[in-house]
Amino acid sequence: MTADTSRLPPPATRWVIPALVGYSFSVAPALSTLTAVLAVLAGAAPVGITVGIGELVDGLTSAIGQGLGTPAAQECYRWVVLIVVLFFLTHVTESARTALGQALGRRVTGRLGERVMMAASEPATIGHLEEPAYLGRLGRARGDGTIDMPPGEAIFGFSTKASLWVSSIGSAALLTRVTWGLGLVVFAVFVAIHSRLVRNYRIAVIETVSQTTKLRRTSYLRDVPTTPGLAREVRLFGLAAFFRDAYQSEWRVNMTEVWQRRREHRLFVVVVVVVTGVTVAAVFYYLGLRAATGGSTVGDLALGGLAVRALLQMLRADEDDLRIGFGSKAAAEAFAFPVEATPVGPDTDPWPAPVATISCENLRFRYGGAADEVLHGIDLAVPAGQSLAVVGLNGAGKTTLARLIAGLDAPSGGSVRAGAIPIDDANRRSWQRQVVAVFQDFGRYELTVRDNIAFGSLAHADDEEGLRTVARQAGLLKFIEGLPNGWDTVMSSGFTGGVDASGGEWQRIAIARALFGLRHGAQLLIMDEPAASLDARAEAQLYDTFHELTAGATTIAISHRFATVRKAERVVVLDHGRIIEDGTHDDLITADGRYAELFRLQAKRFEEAPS
Ligand SMILES: Nc1ncnc2c1ncn2[C@@H]1O[C@H](COP(=O)(O)OP(=O)(O)OP(=O)(O)O)[C@@H](O)[C@H]1O
Repeated sequence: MTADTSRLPPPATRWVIPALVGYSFSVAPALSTLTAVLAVLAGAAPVGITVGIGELVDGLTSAIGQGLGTPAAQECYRWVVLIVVLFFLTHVTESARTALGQALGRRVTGRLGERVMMAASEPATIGHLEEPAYLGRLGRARGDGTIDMPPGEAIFGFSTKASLWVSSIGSAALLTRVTWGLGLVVFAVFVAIHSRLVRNYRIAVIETVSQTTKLRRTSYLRDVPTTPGLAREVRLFGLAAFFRDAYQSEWRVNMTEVWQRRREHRLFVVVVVVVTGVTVAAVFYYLGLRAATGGSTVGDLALGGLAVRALLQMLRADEDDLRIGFGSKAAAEAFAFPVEATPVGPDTDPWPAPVATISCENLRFRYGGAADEVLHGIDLAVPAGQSLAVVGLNGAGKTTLARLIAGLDAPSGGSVRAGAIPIDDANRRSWQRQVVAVFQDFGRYELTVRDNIAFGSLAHADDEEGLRTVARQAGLLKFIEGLPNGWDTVMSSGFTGGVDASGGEWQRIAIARALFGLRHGAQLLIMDEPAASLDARAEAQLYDTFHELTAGATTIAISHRFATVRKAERVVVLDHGRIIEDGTHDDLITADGRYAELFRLQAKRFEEAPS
């Protein structure tokens, strides 16, 4: 729903780095402090080396005149020792800073990832997870894209650049000591070039590449031929070339602007090289002239040269700028997700009373962004314990109705009531705990089979007897007992010791999960084509024992199979979002309307089928 997305404020793109630094200190104070100290040390040590070399050169000039063993020579030894120590310190601090900066980045990424995950799973409705805009922002917050840069990369890149700035400012200060005017001018020119260079570089690479919505589609096209499930059809229908071409042409369209920016950037780099070359030549000429005319010492000349060399490091846009650019974009998106979202567990407030009737009153619904309503004023009352079948042609709105009754979407108009209580945002979660469902696209969790079934009522996951009972009822017990690790087998061959289940086995798992929920107090069972993947015998068994299995619970089954539909106590026919028939199977056959027509059509097909 649009309302869900609009709950997300736009990303605050200004001051992201200070916000990220603040966040790092709040989630990992010790690691952040240590990284900051090391960044400063790693930047300051090279400045110390420059000072040392300048002093050493001057010292040597005097020592050469005075000879070995003189105080001037000893002074030189001291400078040599200092320089060597600082070389080691530079190396050690830089290595440590890199390791800790990366660890800090991972910590920040992890914590922000949790925040985003919690926020995205916090709304009790699910419409936001079907919106391209919301999904795009979710992807950007995680750093998905051609260049995979999650938020923590920015903090690592920033620690590297912070070192660079410490050494640049230190070097500029040294140059200022030799000749203050020149030092300031060179520093100012380099800062200006640096910021322009980085800006250009980021625009060239980042602004245009981080268009996640477009990229999601491009990546989708690229991944289809290797996606399990789709790969089969790609081979059978010979679609590989189609997807390659579609991927290439979309990629080209998306990248045209990027390539244009990159050309401009290259041109700018040429200008930078020329301006830098002229500036550096002018500096050396000036320093050389001063040394030659006695205005400064040879040591000053060496010191100035080394300082300029250090400052030249600024004139580079590199992967750390990418890290800062992409990472801070991801961070800005991640910060937009609410911080107070908490994970929702199974223990919400219980529904206040047993529900005598579940009813829809003038229920209307429109999917976010869609022009037309899918449901146009449904009125329906389902008494507790009734088994209701909902039938209708494809797209009639059956699944949508089930989603609304389960409280997964908020109606656009009218209401769903459980007993006398309308389901709304205040009690939605509590109602959801009363509902178990086997949707068409039920969850296939790549976890143990035990988890897969216990998810029906997580609070009772230790009910071994219950797990066995529902597994038996769903016809799964033998299958589970034959698994390599029994109940603890992971349901995916992608994990060591894991196995893949067939479509029908997965469906039985989903049914067992729902039965486990019913066993532990759920009041409503929704089944959307629950037998679609079951073989004929399993389907017959399921429906023959249905009443026994669902023992007193209200059930709503959506099905196109009339052999099963006729077993329901009551049938409603949905057509273009409206209920057009409502009654028992016999009533509707007698009425000779749409239901009777569809029923006869299906029965005829079976009669005509060769035996
Ligand atoms: N997430 C969605 N976003 C936008 N439109 C949707 C979404 N899901 C379904 N629709 C549209 O709503 C209409 C009703 O879909 P629904 O899935 O409720 O029909 P159905 O009766 O269950 O169909 P089927 O028998 O094919 O499962 C369809 O026109 C469908 O295109």
